[in-house]
Amino acid sequence: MRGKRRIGLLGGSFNPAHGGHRRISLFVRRALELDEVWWMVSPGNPLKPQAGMAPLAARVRSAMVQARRAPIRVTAIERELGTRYTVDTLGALTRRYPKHDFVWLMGADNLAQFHRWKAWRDIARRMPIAVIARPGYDAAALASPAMAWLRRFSVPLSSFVNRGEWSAPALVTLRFDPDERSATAIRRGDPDWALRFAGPPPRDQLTHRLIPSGEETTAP
Ligand SMILES: Nc1ncnc2c1ncn2[C@@H]1O[C@H](COP(=O)(O)OP(=O)(O)OP(=O)(O)O)[C@@H](O)[C@H]1O
Ligand SMILES: O=C(O)c1ccc[n+]([C@@H]2O[C@H](COP(=O)([O-])O)[C@@H](O)[C@H]2O)c1
Repeated sequence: MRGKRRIGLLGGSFNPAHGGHRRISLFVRRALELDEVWWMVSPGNPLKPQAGMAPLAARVRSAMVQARRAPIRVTAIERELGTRYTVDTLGALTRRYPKHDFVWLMGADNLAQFHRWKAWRDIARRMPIAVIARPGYDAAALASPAMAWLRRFSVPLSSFVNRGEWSAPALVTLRFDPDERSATAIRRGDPDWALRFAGPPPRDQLTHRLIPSGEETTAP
């Protein structure tokens, strides 16, 4: 019997959240038999410019709309933890939630540049990683420096799901109906999208605290 709750962590800018995030999260939840997926809305991706990044509160609100009536929790917990780098966030999260098992989720575009993240091998040692195929990025992900190291830890989906205990490093590759949607395309067609998500500060679904509605895109 499984003792711990199994949580998929999808970190992202969510600038804005879109149907692709929802679709891959529901798919991954079913495929990996997760209890929940947490969308961790980043105060500021260390590798992305601040220009063009909407305020954190608007991005969180867009995520709450996309996550409606789904086993997806939206959180900006990195703001509270004061972390920007994923390796630091995951350390703090696993300490705070010792009764949860986490798997880090990311699209193939992020695997393609994973070797540029701070202490990326330590991220892989901390929790299993599931990579979701993404149109236009799969070849780059396969050929990436991170994949050259990670591929030895590849685990077939069925044995990953059937393991009583998760261990790391472990890499699961998930392939299903490719989803073309991206926040870049949405911003191109609707540069003022964030105006529709103005309003009172939203409540963080993990910490139950209010997320300030001001500019929250501070660099690390
Ligand atoms: N259509 C998709 N297919 C697979 N993975 C996706 C898809 N959209 C987003 N993701 C993944 O979800 C996570 C958060 O994505 P993010 O918020 O950056 O959205 P995005 O559409 O990639 O944004 P942008 O176009 O601004 O880079 C990332 O790991 C990303 O790879
Ligand atoms: O820790 C790092 O060095 C690092 C570098 C780039 C991206 N990340 C994280 O990767 C996640 C996906 O970011 P994004 O902007 O591609 O949606 C998000 O949680 C970021 O904080 C983390």
